[in-house]
Order: sequence, then structure tokens, then C-alpha cells
Amino acid sequence: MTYLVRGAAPLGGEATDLLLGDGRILATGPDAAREAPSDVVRIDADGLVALPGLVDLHTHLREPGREDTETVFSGTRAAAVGGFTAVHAMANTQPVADTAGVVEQVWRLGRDAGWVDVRPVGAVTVGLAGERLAELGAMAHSAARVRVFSDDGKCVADPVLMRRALEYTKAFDGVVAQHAQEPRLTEGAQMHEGVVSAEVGLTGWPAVAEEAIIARDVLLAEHVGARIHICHLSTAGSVEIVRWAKSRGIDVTAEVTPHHLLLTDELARTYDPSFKVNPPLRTSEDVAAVRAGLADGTIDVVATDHAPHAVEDKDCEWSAAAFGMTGLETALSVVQATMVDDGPFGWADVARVLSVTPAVIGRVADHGRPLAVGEPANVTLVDPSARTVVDGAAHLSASRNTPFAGRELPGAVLWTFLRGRAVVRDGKPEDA
Ligand SMILES: NC(=O)N[C@@H](CC(=O)O)C(=O)O
Ligand SMILES: [Zn+2]
Ligand SMILES: [Zn+2]
Repeated sequence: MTYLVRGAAPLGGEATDLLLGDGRILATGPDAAREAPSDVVRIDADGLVALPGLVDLHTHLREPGREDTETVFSGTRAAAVGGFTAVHAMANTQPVADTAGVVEQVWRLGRDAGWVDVRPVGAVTVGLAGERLAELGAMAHSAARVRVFSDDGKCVADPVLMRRALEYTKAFDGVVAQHAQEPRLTEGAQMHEGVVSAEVGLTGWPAVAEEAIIARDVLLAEHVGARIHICHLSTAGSVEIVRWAKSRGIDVTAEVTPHHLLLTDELARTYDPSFKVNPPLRTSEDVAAVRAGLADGTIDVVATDHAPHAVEDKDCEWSAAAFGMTGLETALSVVQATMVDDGPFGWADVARVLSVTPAVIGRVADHGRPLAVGEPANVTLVDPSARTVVDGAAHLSASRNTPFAGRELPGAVLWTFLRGRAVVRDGKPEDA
């Protein structure tokens, strides 16, 4: 199938036409209509923004092990509807993705589902237990070609193991993505430690638990000469540390989640576990700092940390509930709300933090590329003028634990093309 996308604005710039076919962008501008075959499918994209397909560095797909909450199929279908064309599948599955066998299984499931490209993340340590390094090289050299390694959900707390992991991954151009949480400082913690935790009587999680690990690890990365990535950075102090590390030339990148760009610990007053997440929602000062850090490039990317959970693990009292929120289907809207409509970003900046840079960090070929002739046709068409009230029941994820339910958010993904194939049309997955 060949598609003629008429009048879309690439990266929010001047409107033009795009001809997509044979998996590639075949032509742009006046050439597109001229070169279109007679059976071309025309898409009126007036008022739509064209972006390179989004790339998520941090997605929990839950397969193998918790297929009741998400599968590779359901999660990648939700991702496509959210405008993504590639996702990194986190390693905290059951069994843990700590062998070439498991990462190849996840990679194959992703390929067979066909919604987005799935890049499995390999665990840093066996069973995420933080004791022995997993077979990092075997995962890197497997069919899944793992480049991102993370014990996400758990911190690689042992500095000797962290050092070794940085040394090994450097050898094959990989990166360790650290879930920065000093475990001794967060025992029993339920939410951000501050005024609100004291008032509602929940055990607090101090900002320093995150910041201490980031400070340690950027220094370790400098010592070893390796690159390092920081998962879901959430505090003003963390932004300062990463800014300092970058100014020193340390090869560090960092991500922020949509929920940490928009929500604060005030929401814990509701005792609604939809707002329970790791790291916890922080203060409005932290939200301002992560927005500023994303705006000035200290924070490189937005990553969803899509963390689906079963109803029984969320529909219970706060302290018994699981940590985590879904995010694939709302990420672009939250970035538009916080950084475009209410911030300094243009659409080229959105493409940078949600596609171009995550593809570079994850070493994902064919994604985050310019919308130019000859490039792979991984393209997302967005209507920035749309307004939607979020309804978890309408989401395609197998889980419903969105923290944005009932909120009106801007923007809607109308079309997602994976290598020229329309996997989402008019906002719906192609099989619907
Ligand atoms: N973010 C969360 O609150 N939970 C994640 C783990 C993680 O990202 O640390 C999960 O796997 O549920
Ligand atoms: Zn994490
Ligand atoms: Zn996570």
C-alpha cells in the first residue's frame, strides 16, 4: 500500500505532502503527488503534525509472567495507538529477562505482533537480585541485540557490581539504565517524604535516596569511561547533579516520565493508589525543575515507564497497592500539555525527546530519523487541536491504572505508520 499524506506539518513546520511506500518515505513536497501511483491512499492531513514514530526507552510489557496485566501484543498495540513505533521492554518479567533465551522470546513476540519494534532490555544482575552479573554479552549478541541493561524496579545498589556492569556494557556499546533508589533509605516507603507524607501519615521516600545513587553512578561512569542512563529522574536535586555531570563531560543521559512532568505528591491526599508510583510523585518545585531540565537539555528524553497492574493490585488500600502507572496512550498528550501548550517546546523538541534521542540512547536503527526521502517510513500523525477526557476503560492496554483518568488532555494520535504500514488509522489500531 502507498499513502499520500497531504498537507501535514513535519515537526510542526511548513505543511507539505509525504509519499509513503515500500517501507520508506518515497517523496516529499510537490514530488509526492506527482510520483503517487494511481491506487495511492490519500490522507487529508490538514492541521496535523507529522513526527518520526515515537521511541519509548522504558516500557513494562509484563510478558512472560503477568499476561493478565499486559502482553507483548496488548502493550505494543497500545504503544502504536500512543504514536510509538519502537519500545524497550523492561526486564522485570517472570522469569526475569536475564538470559539470551528470554530476551529472544520477547523480541520474537514483538516481531510477530507487528505493532511496533520491540527492543528487549536485559537485566544487569541474575534475577534482579543484585548479586551476580547476568550474561550481558550473550544478550547483546543474541537475535534481540540488547543494548540497554537495567534492573529497573530494583536499584543496582552494590557499587562494585555497578562498576563491572559499566565496564562490560562499554565493550559492546551498551548502556546501563539505573533505577536510582538507595534501598536502605527507602525501606517501607510509600510516597515522597515531605509535608504531605507527614500530614497523611505515610512513610516517606526522601529525594536523597535517588540523588545519592545518581551522584555515585555518574562518578562511577566517569571513572570507567562508560556511558550511563538514569531512569525516571524525579527531583530538583537530581536535575542539578545531572547538569553538573554533563558540564564535566560525563557521558550521562536521563529520562523523565510524563507523570513526573504533570502530577505532584498532593494527589496522595486522595489515598487513591492510582497515584502510587516508583519513584513517587514529588513536589511542585520538583515538577518545575524537571520541566526546566527537560527544556534546557539536562534531561534528554521523556520515557513512559508504562507499568500496568491488575485491578486487585490497585483497587486496595494505598500501602498494599503496587507501584506503577500506565502511560503509553497518554504520553504525547502530557508532553504537549506540559511542554508545548504550557511550555517552551516546539514540535521539533517533542520529536527530539520522544523519538530522536531515545533512538540514539537505545541504539535503535531506523527510528528517530528525519522525515526525508529514503528514510524508513516510521511516522506518526498528530492532531494537536484535539481534546480528550482520559478514560482508562477506553485504553487498549490490558490494564486500567492511568493516573490521568477524568483529566482533559490535548492532542490525539490519528495515524501511526510502521515501515510504511498503517498500524493505526483514525486513532484506532488496524485490527479494530
Ligand atoms: N514505576 C513503578 O512504579 N513500577 C515499575 C517498576 C519501576 O519502574 O521501577 C513496575 O514494574 O511496576
Ligand atoms: Zn524504575
Ligand atoms: Zn519501570
